[in-house]
Amino acid sequence: MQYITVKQASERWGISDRRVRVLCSEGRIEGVIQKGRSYLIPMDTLKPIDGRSLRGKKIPEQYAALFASVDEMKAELDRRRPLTSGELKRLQEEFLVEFTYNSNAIEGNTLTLQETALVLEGVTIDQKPLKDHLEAVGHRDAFLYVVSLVSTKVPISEKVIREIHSLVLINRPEDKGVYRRIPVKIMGAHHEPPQPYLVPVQMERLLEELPSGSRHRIETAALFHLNFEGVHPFIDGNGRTGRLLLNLMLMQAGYPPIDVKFSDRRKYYACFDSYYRDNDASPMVNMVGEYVKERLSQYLSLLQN
Ligand SMILES: Nc1ncnc2c1ncn2[C@@H]1O[C@H](COP(=O)(O)OP(=O)(O)OP(=O)(O)O)[C@@H](O)[C@H]1O
Repeated sequence: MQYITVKQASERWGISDRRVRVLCSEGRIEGVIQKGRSYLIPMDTLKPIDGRSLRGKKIPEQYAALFASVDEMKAELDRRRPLTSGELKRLQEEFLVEFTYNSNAIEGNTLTLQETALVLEGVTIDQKPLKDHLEAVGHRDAFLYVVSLVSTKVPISEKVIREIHSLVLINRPEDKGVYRRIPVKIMGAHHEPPQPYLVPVQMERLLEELPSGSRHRIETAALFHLNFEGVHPFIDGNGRTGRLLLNLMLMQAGYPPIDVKFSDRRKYYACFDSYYRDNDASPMVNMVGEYVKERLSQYLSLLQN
């Protein structure tokens, strides 16, 4: 087993030396070796999830109001008449076009919302790269695959993650479904993803740590998204695959999928910086929770009568 020092862990996780030492002394990091006053930490350890917000309040209290209102809306929706299969299909198609447009636009795809809708109907857009067309189709197929995983109750696993990625990166036969073999940087990000040889073990740990315990499922999904993007397991397509996995987890918990808007991308990136620089997951948890609320209220307004 290879080990890193407290200083190396603090740099890797973006938290203070002092905080790493406290986590070690509280037994919050598995496999730590204590040598006198210093600690050695297993190299493949993921950043421990912090139970505090920046203001020192317990996270469950901090999110209580948000989660209570999300769950109240969901219960109200469950009491209303079920949507017909035609209504559901229509809503899913609309969502799919918007989600594909926004998720791909965040990653530099140049298709507009209307062009995305046309491409998904099989139309070719003059002057737009073939790559942009393939990305739209790949993202659609990946989302439909995610929907099928939910209906057949297939749990999330590394195999499922690689399969989703294979559909997202349909136009990159050599890279699809394969963990990266070179280091990567995230443009403009504070956080540096781990070296490639650490990716398999970190992915394994990420999934082992997935069972949420007493955590609300929305918080679990948001934390998974932060950590998945932190590992950045693939050479490309991490953003799109990560947002599909976020939706897989939300839908598995009975919530509607969400669509991180292209226009919200700066706020979305800032959520990662809060987590990796300030050790504060709350902006991402709140963002995901607010998006879920927005979708639930859309459904509720459709079922007014
Ligand atoms: N500061 C950050 N720390 C960690 N992850 C981040 C940070 N900022 C953004 N991200 C995540 O990384 C994604 C973009 O990373 P990158 O540009 O490497 O994408 P990619 O692997 O090429 O994936 P895609 O092709 O889907 O964008 C964002 O969409 C977001 O999910």
